[in-house]
Amino acid sequence: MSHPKIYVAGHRGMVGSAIVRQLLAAGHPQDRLVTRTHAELDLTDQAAVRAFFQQEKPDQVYLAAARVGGIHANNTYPADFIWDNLMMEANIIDAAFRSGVHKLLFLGSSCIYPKMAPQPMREDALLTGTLESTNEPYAIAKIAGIKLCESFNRQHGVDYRSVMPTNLYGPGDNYHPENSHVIPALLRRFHEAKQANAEKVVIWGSGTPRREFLYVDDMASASVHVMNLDAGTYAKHTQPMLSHINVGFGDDLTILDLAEAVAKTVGYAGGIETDPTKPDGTPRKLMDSSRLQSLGWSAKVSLAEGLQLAYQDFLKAGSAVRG
Ligand SMILES: NC(=O)C1=CN([C@@H]2O[C@H](COP(=O)(O)OP(=O)(O)OC[C@H]3O[C@@H](n4cnc5c(N)ncnc54)[C@H](OP(=O)(O)O)[C@@H]3O)[C@@H](O)[C@H]2O)C=CC1
Ligand SMILES: C[C@H]1O[C@H](OP(=O)(O)OP(=O)(O)OC[C@H]2O[C@@H](n3cnc4c(=O)[nH]c(N)nc43)[C@H](O)[C@@H]2O)[C@@H](O)[C@@H](O)C1=O
Repeated sequence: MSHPKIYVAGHRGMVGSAIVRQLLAAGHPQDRLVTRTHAELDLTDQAAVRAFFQQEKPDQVYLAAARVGGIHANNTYPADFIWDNLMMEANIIDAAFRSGVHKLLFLGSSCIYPKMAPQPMREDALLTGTLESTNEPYAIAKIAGIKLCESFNRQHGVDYRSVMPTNLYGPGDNYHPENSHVIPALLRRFHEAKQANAEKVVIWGSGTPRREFLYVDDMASASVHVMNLDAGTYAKHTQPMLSHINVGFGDDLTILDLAEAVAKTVGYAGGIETDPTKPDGTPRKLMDSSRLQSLGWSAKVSLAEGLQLAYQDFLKAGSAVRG
């Protein structure tokens, strides 16, 4: 059987590049992969996206392109986070359907769930309460992405699936000092503190929120696993209007404990102080990933191992590190 022609949207991003690695490692031929950089194809441009899909006509799409950032970026650029992500997902899902794509995987986020959802958060907690304010625009866009997939499935009989990643980290992450997520931000900050022999490192917020972290290659393997499930199996474990699947690691820790773990990984021995003037965001967002586990997938890379791998990648990238 010939390999499907696969388009990975966002292939140079942390998750997109991990999905490409995963597909190639599984034997998918390079010439059956379609990619476009942001400069080559702005996914917020509907006409350009439609023309691309008509030209390439992929069989499958991994939708890993998005405007992505941590709590500060989400809180600072809400218009960019809602508009860019709504446009990208709407353009890709619409153009995929118009060009005959039957299978697509949309990547959402754990922040789609209510701020105070019962923990661990099950898929059916969606739309049962108010969202965390610091990333509500982004979360609304992600919820819309799930509903776009479900609506095209119901009306047109396509098979567009959604996975909800927890907080991710690993090779190819964004290390921007302000706009990044917590793990890349702290890897960089502790590294620079060690280099400067600094007495202390300040982390944002109270340090008391809890977060779950999944290594990006685990996320990529979960994405390929869900894409490759036969339609009957996928349908048996989801509902037409509750079709998304959580992808978590399975446990969480406080941001302060995370900071200690990052300091140990980097080899920084100075002090750690909190900055309560910075936002904590949601107090906890541990996901219930039992739906995915019943579909035969679970995470493999521990936080300790993942932090080592991420730090090695940061060191290897040197000045070429993103952000
Ligand atoms: N990182 C995390 O902790 C989490 C991520 N996710 C989701 O996983 C997916 C991948 O995230 P991640 O890999 O971390 O993000 P990255 O920022 O690493 O990658 C996003 C990719 O999308 C591309 N992109 C952004 N805007 C456009 C545009 N207008 N046109 C074309 N390409 C564009 C970027 O290209 P360029 O950089 O050149 O602009 C980049 O290659 C996203 O859907 C994200 O919401 C969900 C939960 C957690
Ligand atoms: C991934 C998912 O979830 C994201 O939300 P978040 O989990 O709150 O994102 P975060 O990683 O930026 O923060 C996690 C915690 O960590 C604390 N914290 C300490 N010190 C730093 C620090 O230096 N940088 C950052 N970013 N956070 C810090 C920070 O105060 C917060 O309490 C969405 O943005 C959205 O992207 C989304 O989809």
